Amino acid sequence: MIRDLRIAVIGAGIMGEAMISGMLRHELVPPEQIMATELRADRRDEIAARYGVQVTDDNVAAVHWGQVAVFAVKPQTLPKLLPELRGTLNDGELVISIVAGAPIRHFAELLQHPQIVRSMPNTPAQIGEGMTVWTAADAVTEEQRGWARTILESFGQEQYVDDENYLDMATALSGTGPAYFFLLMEAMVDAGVHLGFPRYMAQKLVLETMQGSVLYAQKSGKHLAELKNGVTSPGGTTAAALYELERGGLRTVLTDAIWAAYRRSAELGKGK
Ligand SMILES: NC(=O)C1=CN([C@@H]2O[C@H](COP(=O)(O)OP(=O)(O)OC[C@H]3O[C@@H](n4cnc5c(N)ncnc54)[C@H](OP(=O)(O)O)[C@@H]3O)[C@@H](O)[C@H]2O)C=CC1
Ligand SMILES: O=C(O)[C@@H]1CCC=N1
Repeated sequence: MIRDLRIAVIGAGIMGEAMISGMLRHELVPPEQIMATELRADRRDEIAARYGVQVTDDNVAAVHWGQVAVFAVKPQTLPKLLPELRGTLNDGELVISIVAGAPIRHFAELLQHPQIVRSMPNTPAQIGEGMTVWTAADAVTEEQRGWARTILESFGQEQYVDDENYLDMATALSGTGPAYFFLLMEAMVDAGVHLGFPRYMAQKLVLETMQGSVLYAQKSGKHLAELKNGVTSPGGTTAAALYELERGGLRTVLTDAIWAAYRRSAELGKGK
C-alpha cells in the first residue's frame, strides 16, 4: 500500500537526494509520486532530470499534495518555514524529519499537527548504506510507523527507539559519525604518504583495512577489545602504536568530540 503514497521531500540537498534515491531504488513508489522542493531552479532541474520526480519551489503546495512530508532542510531554515506550512498538512499526513536537533514538539507546535517521526540518518544513505535512528510521536499510527520504517530502510538500516533523548545521542554518534571515520582515514592516508607510500596505495591500504575490520567485527561477533588484542603481539608494532594513541589521549578526545556534537544537537533544538 506504500506504492500509492504521495511523498513530498522538502529540501533536496545531500540527504533529501539520498532519500529520494533510496526510495526509487527500492521501487517504494513510482517517481511521479515523489515531489521534491528546492528554491534553486538549477537544483530542481538536476533532481528532475536524475530521478524523474516532480519538483517545485512551492513548499505549501508540496506539503498539501503529500501524504508524507519529509523535512530535509537545515535546522536554521525551520523557524521561517514551519509557520508558513501551518494548516496546510492533510489529516493523517505523516511528517518525517531528519533535521538535526529539532524536537518533535517543535514540529507539532509550529505545524499544529501531531503525527511526527523524528529521525537521524547519515551520509552513507547516499549509497543505501545509511544508519538511521528514529522515534515517533504518540499520535503516529501503526500504519504510519510502517510507512516510516519502509522509507527509512530504503537507504540503509533503521533502528527504532522509544525515547526521543536517543535522537541527540544518535546525531552525535551515527549521524555525525561518518566525519570521524573520514578524518581518521584521511590522517592515516597522510601518514602512509609520510612513510613513503604513493597516495593511491596508502588510500587503498587504509580503506581496505577499515572495511575488513568492520566486516570482521560484525561477522566474528567478538568484543572489540578482543579483536584489538588479536592484533597486538607482545613487544610488537601494535603495542608501540597503541601506546602513542593512548598517550595522545585518543579515547578522551573522541569522547569529548562526541559530547560536543551532542551538546550542539541539543543547542540546535533550542534555535541557537
Ligand atoms: N549531512 C549530513 O550528514 C546529515 C544531515 N542531516 C540533516 O539533514 C538536513 C539537511 O542536511 P543536508 O542534506 O546535509 O543539507 P543540504 O544543504 O545539502 O540540503 C538542504 C537543502 O534544502 C534546500 N533549501 C533551503 N531552504 C529551503 C526551503 N525553504 N525550501 C526548500 N528547500 C530549501 C537547500 O537549498 P540551497 O542549497 O539552495 O540552500 C538544500 O538543497 C539538516 O537538517 C541536517 O541536520 C541529518 C543526518 C546527516
Ligand atoms: O553537521 C550536522 O549538523 C549534520 C547533522 C548530522 C550530520 N551532519
